[in-house]
Amino acid sequence: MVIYFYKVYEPYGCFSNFSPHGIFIEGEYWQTVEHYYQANKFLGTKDNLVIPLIKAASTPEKAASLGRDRIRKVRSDWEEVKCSIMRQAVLTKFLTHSDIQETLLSTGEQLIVEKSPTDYYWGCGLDNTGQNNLGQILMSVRQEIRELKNRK
Ligand SMILES: Nc1nc(O)c(N)c(N[C@@H]2O[C@H](COP(=O)(O)O)[C@@H](O)[C@H]2O)n1
Repeated sequence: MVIYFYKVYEPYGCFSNFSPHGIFIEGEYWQTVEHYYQANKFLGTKDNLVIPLIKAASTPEKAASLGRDRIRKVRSDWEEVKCSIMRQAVLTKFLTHSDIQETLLSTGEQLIVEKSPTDYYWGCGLDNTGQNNLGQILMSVRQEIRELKNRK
């Protein structure tokens, strides 16, 4: 069976980066993975004044909208680093919140797919041909947490 997720209010909504699960990374608190991910686009750039605005955004949708506004220029290495930044945030989220960690582990070996109709990089896109990088990260985080728990 394949596990599809997308919106927070749908089944497996806790797999979405928009789910309300805060994370601490390097001593800083972020309301959602999406807030953290979007803010990272502007680290070290002349547009870094948007970072506190993204951090304080009242919803992940507002954080995403600020981060996606092409009026600002993202960091030059963004394409190279975005996957590892996302993975670190997703791993932290599932290590922090035991209830959703259980949900992730309960999916066993099933394929996890972000069923975004528009995103062919993080999701599978409208026609299922997308790269599903967020699903890949969730499955690799699932494996890492399993290994961590087996070591204890
Ligand atoms: N829940 C939800 N709503 C949307 O409108 C989305 N596009 C997504 N997908 C997430 O968007 C992030 C990628 O943002 P960029 O396009 O790189 O700015 C990533 O977190 C996807 O999982 N989710």
